[in-house]
Amino acid sequence: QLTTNFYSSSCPNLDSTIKSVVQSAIRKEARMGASLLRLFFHDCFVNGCDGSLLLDDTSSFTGEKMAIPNNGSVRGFEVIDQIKSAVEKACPGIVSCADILAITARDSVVTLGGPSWDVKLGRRDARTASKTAADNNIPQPTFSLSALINSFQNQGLSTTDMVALSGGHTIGQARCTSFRTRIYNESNIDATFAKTRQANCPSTNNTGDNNLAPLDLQTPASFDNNYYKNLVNQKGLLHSDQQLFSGGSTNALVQTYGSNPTRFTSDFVAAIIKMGDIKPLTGSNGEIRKNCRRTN
Ligand code: HEM
Ligand SMILES: [Ca+2]
Ligand SMILES: [Ca+2]
Repeated sequence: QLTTNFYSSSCPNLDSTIKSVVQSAIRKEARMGASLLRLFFHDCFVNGCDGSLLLDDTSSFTGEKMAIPNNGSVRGFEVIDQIKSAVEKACPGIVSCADILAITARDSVVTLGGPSWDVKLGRRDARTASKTAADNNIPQPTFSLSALINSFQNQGLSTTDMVALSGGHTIGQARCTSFRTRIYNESNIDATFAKTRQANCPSTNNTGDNNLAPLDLQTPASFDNNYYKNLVNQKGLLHSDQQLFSGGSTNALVQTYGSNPTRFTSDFVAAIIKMGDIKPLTGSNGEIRKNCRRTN
């Protein structure tokens, strides 16, 4: 029920308004493109693409920003605020925060050199958020291949979608705490790569937890297929990344994406469109928030 032309008469300049804010944020800091893409994923996996992630804590619920995978990790909310005010100025009360996340994710990928696609629109915003649902539905870096497959299947996404969407880790950074166990204890890791990462991520818990490393060691600011080449070379940063190429059912697809960028691109686009279709609020459900951080 979502459509690509949903705002074409009600907010004709929506695309250019959002694109210019995204581009200037990425010009200031390339990593912001990665952070913005991740926001869309972390919204859609928790009760659908409904902007729930953007809500701050209230007296009636604890927001999703406090959930384990999000706390101290997700970022970019100030950019979303900036986009929302620009959009409200042009088309007050028309465009949902959930749709802003969807367009922002596409513009981030494009700005970092990745593929483009037509974003389906017409989502409305949730009136509530759930920390528990975020804890339970966002996959964790400790997950095995079967747990990753399950987590995506719970959202109606296939194993192929899971492998293609994981290509999002071709950009951005992770904290030491997310990959410490892997670089000190796992054997399916390139030894030189492990050493390099250990240099800025001490083995002691609570020491250097927030030190950052790129998810894709060669091109962390470029949306390419290099993530899969890393996996084939046992240079996945997260345990969950390397699970995709560790002798299991997804090995062949990782190899395909690593050698065939066009296949990666087309599968990624198909999968992110599918992800954007997860349980949208439409019609008279939900609302169009005036401020993405709170309900009206
Ligand atoms: C397959 C299961 C996934 C797991 C277990 C996972 C886990 C993680 C973890 C642990 C981090 C680092 C967080 C930190 O240390 O602060 C991260 C970062 C990131 N994730 Fe994922 N992720 C998954 C799928 C995805 C998907 C589907 C996308 C988007 C299509 C995505 C996009 C990103 C991006 C762009 C970053 C870097 C963000 C930044 O630099 O601010 N991830 N992910
Ligand atoms: Ca949500
Ligand atoms: Ca890359």
